[in-house]
Amino acid sequence: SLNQNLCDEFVLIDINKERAIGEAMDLNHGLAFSNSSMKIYSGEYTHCSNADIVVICAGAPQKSGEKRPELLKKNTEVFKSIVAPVCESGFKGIFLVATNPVDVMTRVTAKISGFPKSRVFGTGTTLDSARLRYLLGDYFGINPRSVHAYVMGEHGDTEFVPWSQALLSTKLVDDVLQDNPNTFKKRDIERIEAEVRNSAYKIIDAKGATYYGIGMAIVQICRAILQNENSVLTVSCCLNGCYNQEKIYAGTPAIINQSGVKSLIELSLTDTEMKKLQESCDALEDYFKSIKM
Ligand SMILES: NC(=O)C1=CN([C@@H]2O[C@H](COP(=O)(O)OP(=O)(O)OC[C@H]3O[C@@H](n4cnc5c(N)ncnc54)[C@H](O)[C@@H]3O)[C@@H](O)[C@H]2O)C=CC1
Ligand SMILES: CC(=O)C(=O)O
Repeated sequence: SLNQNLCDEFVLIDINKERAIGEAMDLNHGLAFSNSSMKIYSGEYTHCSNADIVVICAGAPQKSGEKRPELLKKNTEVFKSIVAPVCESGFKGIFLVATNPVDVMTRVTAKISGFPKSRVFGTGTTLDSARLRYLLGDYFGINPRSVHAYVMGEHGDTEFVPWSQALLSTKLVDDVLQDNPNTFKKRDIERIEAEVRNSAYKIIDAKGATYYGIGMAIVQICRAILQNENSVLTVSCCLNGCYNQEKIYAGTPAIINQSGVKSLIELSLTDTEMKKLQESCDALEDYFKSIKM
């Protein structure tokens, strides 16, 4: 955020006030090296009153080997203590959720806040789609920015890649495989999909937590909002009738601008991909039903 001069005011709020003060100090010390004149400080929920965006990334992180849904009960309690005071501050902006399990925590935020669906969404599979584009770019020798491919569904174990929609430039990945059978193999593509799904586990095993990818994903989403970009990102938002789903929040390509989720781009999924999405949505519904609110 600081390096990319994203906003003019950045308030850090944490139950651990010392940590928020320390983080704000540390960030401020980088200002002289940036092209930013951001005001950065630690604060209270009352500071959210005129904010454009509240990013919630507070709560328990995964431990090595832990699955995201195992955080659900703890983080629902954390969210009860955050979303209500933010709303009481008079906040009328957009909630962006990163805390895991992100799809369910986003639905929890929508429920507690009562905000319109367009103004509550999560990072969803934005990070997974970036991981996919990086790995496909590396495999095919193409800049990730020219790889157009998404991860959809839960940000977690039931996520999937709709390969029928994956493109290198404007050529389908499936056609690239078919045209170059000696160079590129379907089994490598399947390995890449599994690698994306398991990336967080690997990074957490190696260094305890993931920081940079998610940080850049959040900045990208916030920029799409603040600069009214109409960018398409696979955020977690209410599917709202798309793909025969009503109340589920899951990663799906959506157009993001200053109003939040402007609309969803409903892809023409194959029957197999629709089945995978259904399975992911069923798992998310079960997680949501398992919590007491
Ligand atoms: N959606 C995604 O792609 C990603 C999600 N995450 C998730 O983000 C969350 C945070 O992860 P980390 O930053 O690594 O954890 P962390 O432990 O470094 O930071 C969490 C912070 O939340 C604060 N906190 C806890 N309870 C609170 C409360 N009731 N009110 C206010 N603040 C509270 C803690 O004091 C701590 O400073 C986890 O749920 C993690 O799984 C992390 C990386 C990627
Ligand atoms: C921690 C997490 O959810 C991720 O890096 O994907």
